[in-house]
Amino acid sequence: MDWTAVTVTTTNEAVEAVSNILMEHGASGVQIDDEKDYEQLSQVDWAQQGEILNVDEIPHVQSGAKVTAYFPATIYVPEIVPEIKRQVDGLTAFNLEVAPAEVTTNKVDEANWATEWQKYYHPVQVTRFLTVVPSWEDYQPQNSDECIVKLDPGMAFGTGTHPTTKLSMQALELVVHGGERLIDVGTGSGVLSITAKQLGAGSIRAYDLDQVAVDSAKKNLALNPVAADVKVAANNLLEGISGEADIIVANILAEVIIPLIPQAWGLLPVHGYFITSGIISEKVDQILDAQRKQGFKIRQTLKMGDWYGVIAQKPGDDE
Ligand SMILES: C[S@@+](CC[C@H](N)C(=O)[O-])C[C@H]1O[C@@H](n2cnc3c(N)ncnc32)[C@H](O)[C@@H]1O
Repeated sequence: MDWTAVTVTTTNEAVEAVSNILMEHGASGVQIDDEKDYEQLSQVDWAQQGEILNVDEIPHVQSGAKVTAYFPATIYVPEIVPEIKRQVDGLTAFNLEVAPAEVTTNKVDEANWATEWQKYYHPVQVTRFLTVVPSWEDYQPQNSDECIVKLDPGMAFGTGTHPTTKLSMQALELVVHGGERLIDVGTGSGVLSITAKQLGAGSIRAYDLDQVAVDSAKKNLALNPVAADVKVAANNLLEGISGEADIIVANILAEVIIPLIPQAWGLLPVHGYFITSGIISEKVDQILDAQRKQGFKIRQTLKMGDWYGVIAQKPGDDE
């Protein structure tokens, strides 16, 4: 999968707000190069430490800070860049100095993305019970109830840092009680399948349109012995898939959820759950309407920033 890096050159004080804007547009990670990180440099003899570094040659030391976000190919970056720029400029209304507020984009080749990302990706506690841990980190659970989802996200979406993944994990925590047959549509890194297994789900089938994601999911499932029996394959949504599932989870863009709704309905038994995430606020009503029209009952909507997750259920005859 191709990645695009979007870099906002701004001031130190605006770093957090700019990071939020980028994450709310679907970035799967944010890298911050802040002038303040380099303040101590002049006091250290870096040549002696085996490093040759000229502080004056680090561009963002003069410019304040650069916030870089990585967007997967599923997000059409040229469309969101003007909106990012508008929102960054709008931060001045909150008395934040943002200038120069330049927004630039760059294609990232796969190898560089993977190594760059490792520097910035650390354990993410998503809920009290679920923590996503990079495969290269030595992390000890903080209590006996904490489940670990080990991931080497590689090129696939699903690091546990994105609101849409977090919402899906929270929704799974609400509906998985043990033994359910589950389908994970758009599995990406496999994060939701591993989560569901940690929560006690039974058999799981995971699908993704992108072969890179399928390969990445397989690697991650192998890192988590609890998920060793999850079946992963390349597939377009649920086309050609048969066999009931008690829970179907899909963290995919709203446009892609629409054709999935009748497919999910067809595979769920009465009382089966359909969890959808990846829904930006402007699209949530459209998704809720389409699900209701299909016959689903909306049991819960979850929200994080501008993103929504929906827990829908196929009702019994008595409803
Ligand atoms: C937002 S990512 C979600 C990844 C992971 N499940 C998570 O929650 O973090 C969406 C995934 O859906 C996949 N996808 C997009 N369109 C698809 C389709 N029509 N059929 C199957 N997978 C699709 C993408 O390749 C991507 O891996």
